[in-house]
Amino acid sequence: MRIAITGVSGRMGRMLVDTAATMNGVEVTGATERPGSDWIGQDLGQALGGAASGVTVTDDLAQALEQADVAIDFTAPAATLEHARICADMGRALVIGTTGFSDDELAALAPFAARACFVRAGNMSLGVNLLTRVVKQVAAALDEAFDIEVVEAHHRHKVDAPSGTALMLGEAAAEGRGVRLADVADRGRDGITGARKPGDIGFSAIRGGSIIGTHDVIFAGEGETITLSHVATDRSLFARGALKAALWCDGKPPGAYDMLSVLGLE
Ligand SMILES: NC(=O)C1=CN([C@@H]2O[C@H](COP(=O)(O)OP(=O)(O)OC[C@H]3O[C@@H](n4cnc5c(N)ncnc54)[C@H](OP(=O)(O)O)[C@@H]3O)[C@@H](O)[C@H]2O)C=CC1
Ligand SMILES: O=C(O)C1=N[C@H](C(=O)O)C[C@H](O)C1
Repeated sequence: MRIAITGVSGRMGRMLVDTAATMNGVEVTGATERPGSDWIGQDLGQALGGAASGVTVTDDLAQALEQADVAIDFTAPAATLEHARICADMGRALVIGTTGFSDDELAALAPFAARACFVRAGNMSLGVNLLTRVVKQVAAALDEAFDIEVVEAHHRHKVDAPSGTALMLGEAAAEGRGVRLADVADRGRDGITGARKPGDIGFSAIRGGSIIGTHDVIFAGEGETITLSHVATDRSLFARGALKAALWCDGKPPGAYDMLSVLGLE
């Protein structure tokens, strides 16, 4: 599978190049960066401090996709939307790891996914996707006597909160409870907040240092607490998931898919 990586100089972009080199059946044949980046026009391998790879970094995804079957995108919502339009126009699959979309941006993404295979997930790891199933089950088994709180921690560079993973876990808890997350989410407490509303699902975000990604879903009852946790210790985890999704897209009809489909966890 020939892969174009967008935002290739970023933390996940670099990790995707390194991880692809260790996996069978995938080859990085295209790479993009933001217009104006120092990386544009450079050989990808040399830009990464290694040997020449024969892949030139461009700011034009359409050009990168001429030699690729699928794009993998870990950039930022506005850039991802533009990449989605290009993939849809060219009939190329797209794996989206970007997080922090607004509701309007997600609505704008949907028509593009109707024209090619799109896989999107706020977390590409097996562990987190499996955890969403467990959270749904536990939330379904417990009533509102158990308060649900999602606590996440990430590195100091992360720009969005709650994390995409926290929102996936919150959605799973809401689904288990049979409610809409939008109706019960409590996404920021400060000052005299009043007592906690029964049934709310709370979110808290910690930012600091080089934390890769830690998520706890807390079910707090009277006299007992259940905590379900996931700790990421290596970004290659997300890259492996994204590359697996790219391989999975081969021959799939157009549509919006998630990692539960890719991992067979539905
Ligand atoms: N789903 C998952 O499993 C995971 C998701 N993520 C998400 O992925 C996203 C990226 O994370 P991370 O790699 O840490 O962030 P980085 O900021 O390190 O990387 C993003 C890269 O995208 C580049 N970029 C921005 N706009 C464009 C554009 N128009 N064309 C090409 N490249 C562009 C940025 O350039 P510049 O620096 O110049 O802006 C940067 O190099 C975030 O939303 C994060 O939450 C991260 C890890 C796992
Ligand atoms: O920005 C990150 O780093 C991460 N983002 C994703 C998220 O928002 O949940 C996945 C992972 O936690 C790392």
